[in-house]
Amino acid sequence: MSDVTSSRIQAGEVVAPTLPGPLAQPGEAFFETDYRDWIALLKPRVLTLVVFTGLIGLIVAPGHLHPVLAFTAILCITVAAGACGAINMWYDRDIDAIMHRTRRRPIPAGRIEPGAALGFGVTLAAGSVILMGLAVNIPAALILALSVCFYVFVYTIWLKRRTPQNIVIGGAAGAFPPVIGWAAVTGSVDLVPLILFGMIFIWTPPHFWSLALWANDDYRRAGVPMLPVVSGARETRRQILLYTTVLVPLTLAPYVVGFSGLPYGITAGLLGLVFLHKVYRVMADRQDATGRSLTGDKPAKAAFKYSIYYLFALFGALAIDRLMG
Ligand code: HEM
Ligand SMILES: CC(C)=CCC/C(C)=C/CC/C(C)=C/COP(=O)(O)OP(=O)(O)O
Repeated sequence: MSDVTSSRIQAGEVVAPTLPGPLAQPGEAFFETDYRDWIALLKPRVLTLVVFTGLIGLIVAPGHLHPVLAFTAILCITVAAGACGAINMWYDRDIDAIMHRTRRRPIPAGRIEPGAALGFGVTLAAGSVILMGLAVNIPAALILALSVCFYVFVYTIWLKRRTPQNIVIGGAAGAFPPVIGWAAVTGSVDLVPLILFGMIFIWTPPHFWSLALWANDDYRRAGVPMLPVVSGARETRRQILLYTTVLVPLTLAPYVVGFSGLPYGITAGLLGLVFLHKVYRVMADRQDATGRSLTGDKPAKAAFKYSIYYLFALFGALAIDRLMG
């Protein structure tokens, strides 16, 4: 990527995209869009877990919601979270063009015009909040709007390029879905959805930093102050261990407060022990004097992958426990 692009990267600065996109070939039609590009803007793979946790919040909430309204609520969470992805890709198009992991995305690759992506994201976000408010209830719509604002303004625009605590604070956006699912059924929020929020909130740093340990060069090149870039690999490993150590007892809280039965408690404990073991292996990874992995960050890659299965399994176990109990 050209120096021109990288020298423009400053906290919160939005710049015009480099035209044509890095992957556009000479003579190739620019903005040759396909429906898959619009889907890619929604970050569909990440959405799976966001939507799953929202669905579990809805399933475990006390009360009944008509299936059509339940479907509408999940649809609104899905579309709003996807819209956040599109707005994030619009704002981050300069750094996405620099990072290997993201440079093939539709905007930096020149397949979608930035303004169109922004319009798409804003329309979907507003539409899903309005639909949630009209069809389901106002509290669920307000929390949905709050999570969109958190992801777009707090995480993407304010914190991502300013502080290594970006994902700790901004990551709260991704912790809202079970609260929204719960509120869709009950019209309110109480202790249990707050515990579920806390679980995802504390899970996010080990999830992301175990990836950032090996995606480090991308972030450094793009000037994004992720923890391994700013504080090094050793400190990042320490923070991963710290958050995971807090997370595992927290996941027992649904059992401790009497919301779930022992099967969930045991499952959460076992899943947590495996997570701690994976994180221990990240700590014990062979390193050079600077803390850089000598094994190609194999343990960190394994911990990242496990973090995703872990959250699926944890929320799945909670729902099964409630439905069987
Ligand atoms: C600010 C907080 C977070 C950051 C910075 C973050 C970042 C990332 C990154 C960079 C990836 C790599 C793959 C990709 O580019 O798609 C990823 C994967 C993933 N994340 Fe996160 N994440 C965060 C929070 C969450 C939350 C809250 C969830 C859901 C509850 C989640 C679910 C996933 C899933 C399911 C994947 C795997 C996607 C795949 O299979 O490619 N993430 N995350
Ligand atoms: C409305 C609602 C329920 C919102 C949910 C928000 C949401 C999708 C949270 C997940 C967080 C996430 C994928 C961050 C990616 O960071 P990044 O965007 O910096 O990643 P990148 O480097 O891949 O662009």
